[in-house]
Amino acid sequence: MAPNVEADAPHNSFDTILVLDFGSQTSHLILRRLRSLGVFAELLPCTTKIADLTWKPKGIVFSGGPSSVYDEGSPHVDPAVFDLNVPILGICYGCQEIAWRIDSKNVARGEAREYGHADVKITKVNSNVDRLFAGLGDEIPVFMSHYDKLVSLPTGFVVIGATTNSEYAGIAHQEKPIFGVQFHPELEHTPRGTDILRNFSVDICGAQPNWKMGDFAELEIARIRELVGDRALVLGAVSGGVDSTVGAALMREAIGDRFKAILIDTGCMRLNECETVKVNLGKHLGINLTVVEAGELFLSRLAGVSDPEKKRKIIGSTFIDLFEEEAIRIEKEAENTPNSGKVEFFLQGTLYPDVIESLSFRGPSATIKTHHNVGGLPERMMNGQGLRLIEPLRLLFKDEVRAIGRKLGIHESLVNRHPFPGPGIAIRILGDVTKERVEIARKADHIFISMIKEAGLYNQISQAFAGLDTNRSVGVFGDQRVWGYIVILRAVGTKDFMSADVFDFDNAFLKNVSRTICNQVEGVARVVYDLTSKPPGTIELE
Ligand SMILES: Nc1ncnc2c1ncn2[C@@H]1O[C@H](COP(=O)(O)OP(=O)(O)OP(=O)(O)O)[C@@H](O)[C@H]1O
Ligand SMILES: O=c1[nH]c(=O)c2[nH+]cn([C@@H]3O[C@H](COP(=O)(O)O)[C@@H](O)[C@H]3O)c2[nH]1
Ligand SMILES: NC(=O)CC[C@H](N)C(=O)O
Ligand SMILES: [Mg+2]
Repeated sequence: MAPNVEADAPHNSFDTILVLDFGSQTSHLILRRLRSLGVFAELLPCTTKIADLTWKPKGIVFSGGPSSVYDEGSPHVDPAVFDLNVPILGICYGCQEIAWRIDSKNVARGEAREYGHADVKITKVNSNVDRLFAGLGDEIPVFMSHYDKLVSLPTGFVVIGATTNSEYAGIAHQEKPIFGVQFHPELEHTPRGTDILRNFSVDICGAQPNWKMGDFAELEIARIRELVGDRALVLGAVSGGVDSTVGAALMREAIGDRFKAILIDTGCMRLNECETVKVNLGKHLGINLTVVEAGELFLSRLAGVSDPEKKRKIIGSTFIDLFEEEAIRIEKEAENTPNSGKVEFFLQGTLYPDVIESLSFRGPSATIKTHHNVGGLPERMMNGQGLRLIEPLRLLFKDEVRAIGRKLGIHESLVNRHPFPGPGIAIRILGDVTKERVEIARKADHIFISMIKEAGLYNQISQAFAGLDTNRSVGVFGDQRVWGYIVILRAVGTKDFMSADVFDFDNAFLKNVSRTICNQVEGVARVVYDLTSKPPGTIELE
């Protein structure tokens, strides 16, 4: 369990909206929109027992979800939420849940699926119920994603919006502040959606929109100080990626040199990665990063392994072995110094999407790939050595982490870096990993990324890299036959890395990259650009 000093939790300092999650793909967007308005929001599973809440939300949103309210076994809220006497907004499934609770006959399967654009005609009632759509005019474009619908108006409610397919696209209780919308205000394709969420959270719930990133960093630093106390040492796995860098900056600010940052050189890092990260963390953050040279170890354990899941497992467990050794080394080194103490905590860069994954109400989902995740790491370490996790970013999204990074004065070049997976180049080589292959992929990657930067495209792309297909292809170089590997270029745009679009380069640019790689990287006979979006592809090659 992540430590949580409840007394300092943000919901005690900021008015907070509780989002009860019914498993929609877009539940987290409700939080993002609210937070972008300055209203703090937290997400809990829809099955949360209200009696277990240690804090009182200013209002509650029921999210959408894939189930049908009338099906046996589908999720339902604890009826006690209605006794909290705070405003409630139901979205899609959430709206159907409100109607179904009043009478199960209120919801049924519609005649037509309704996915995509619809126009909601707003009905003015001239009472409090108009507050949800206040300022939006007579009609708004919205995004729908449903099959089930309200087939009758729940007792006590009035209609505040309708579409051709959904007569009850917006409903409101006549006396109590309970609202429901069939469409999704959290989606970009509902352009006035944020206004609706502001009307709900600020005007109807009365939440103060005073949540600020800066405050979060300060509160978090104070929380870490209190938690760690004045003796314990903290071990941190720091990759130089955004998450661990921001986490490290917070730790450093909180406890100074008692924070021990470790970077493992897996032998599968980007070109000059370890050196650059060490210099940057020292220069910009005053962090003395220890680089553990382990390339040989990783490569020897990976020898002959081409199965992607096996590669990930080997890499994950090698990380564990090395961190265990480091914890022991650090304690030994600190003996007889003013910083002597036990390594009691382990810093991890967990973000809110990871937390949501494990909290939210979802059916079992298929394992697409086992992210090497240092999350699995402390289990054994904790049992063996009593290490506890510290996850300062566990309530934040990536763009919020970047904002905090900027706030903490972390250099733009660190804050805006494309993510790089823990297993590194090893999962960008299709086939077994050898030193020679890593070298080739690394050089090609460096050329690609450098050219992207020179062309001013780096910040328009969410993630780019060059990987290697170890099948070989024939080429003709200066009248000589070559039989070389195939470099796969990949570049995608995405907000949350859950889905992604292929980046549209100019053809001339790609041809130039291809020519440069073929000319400069020995062993490559061909360069291709991957045109697969996610889904069906994943961002990494394995
Ligand atoms: N080579 C490494 N050495 C030490 N820790 C690592 C290494 N690679 C990954 N980690 C740890 O694994 C965590 C998860 O990696 P992940 O790539 O998701 O995050 P990140 O590297 O901090 O940020 P980014 O997503 O921008 O790459 C990191 O936060 C870091 O704690
Ligand atoms: O730290 C990590 N350990 C991993 O094992 C791992 N696998 C994928 N990724 C990163 O996650 C994002 C989504 O990647 P996929 O579409 O390939 O699943 C992309 O940003 C990937 O780089 C990883 N990060
Ligand atoms: N997006 C949703 O919440 C869908 C709710 C419900 N499953 C429907 O099809 O209407
Ligand atoms: Mg990384």
